[in-house]
Amino acid sequence: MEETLDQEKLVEEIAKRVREIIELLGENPDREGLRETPIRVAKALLEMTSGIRSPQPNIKVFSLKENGGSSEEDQIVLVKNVSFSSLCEHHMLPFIGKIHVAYIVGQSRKVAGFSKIIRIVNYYASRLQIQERLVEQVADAIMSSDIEPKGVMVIGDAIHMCAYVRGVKDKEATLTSVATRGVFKNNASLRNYVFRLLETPKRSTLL
Ligand SMILES: Nc1nc2c(ncn2[C@@H]2O[C@H](COP(=O)(O)OP(=O)(O)OP(=O)(O)O)[C@@H](O)[C@H]2O)c(=O)[nH]1
Ligand SMILES: [Zn+2]
Repeated sequence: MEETLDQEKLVEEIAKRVREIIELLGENPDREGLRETPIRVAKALLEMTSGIRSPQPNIKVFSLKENGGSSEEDQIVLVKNVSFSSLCEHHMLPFIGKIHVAYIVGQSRKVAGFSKIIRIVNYYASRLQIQERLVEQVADAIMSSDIEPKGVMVIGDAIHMCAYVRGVKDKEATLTSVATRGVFKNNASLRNYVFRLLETPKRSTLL
């Protein structure tokens, strides 16, 4: 209950400032179309930055050792095409794209629940961010999780609205960022293998 009240107060305080911004822009915040806008903007900002105010989601793991699945061979797990949207910390405008997460199963033979990787991406995206830090934070979260992987590689591809709708207004440029941890660091052929896997069929062709 207390949390709900705090959230309501937060929405109210932010909305008050948004109303001032609307006025400073030369608009009338009391006209019908804008009357509810400060509240909507406040809620949207809180939603898009929820990761700042919440704990990191738990990465639930499963063991491959059960039912004879204890082969010592390393397995690569690649979670592909995780859509994300974040807010660039320079302009507070969205950057949106895909993140791909690869990891090598470690000695303890544990893998993450598929959805948990998606939750981790969304968690670190839901804040004021830069893309390079986002992929690093996702890589660190996986590397230090109960998966205990031998290595992690996180690739981000995104369009930045701050360069798309303002400033340079480039509609084609994208930013790719790659973070590597563990065995990926000094193994170019492993990294290249992941890049080749990224060319395998898209989800739309799997259904
Ligand atoms: N590397 C990186 N740069 C980003 C990201 N998001 C925004 N930027 C850049 O951050 C920079 C901020 O530069 P400033 O010169 O301080 O801001 P600005 O005057 O608004 O810059 P322009 O966008 O060039 O008009 C810009 O070059 C943006 O394109 C990101 O995730 N990663
Ligand atoms: Zn920006």
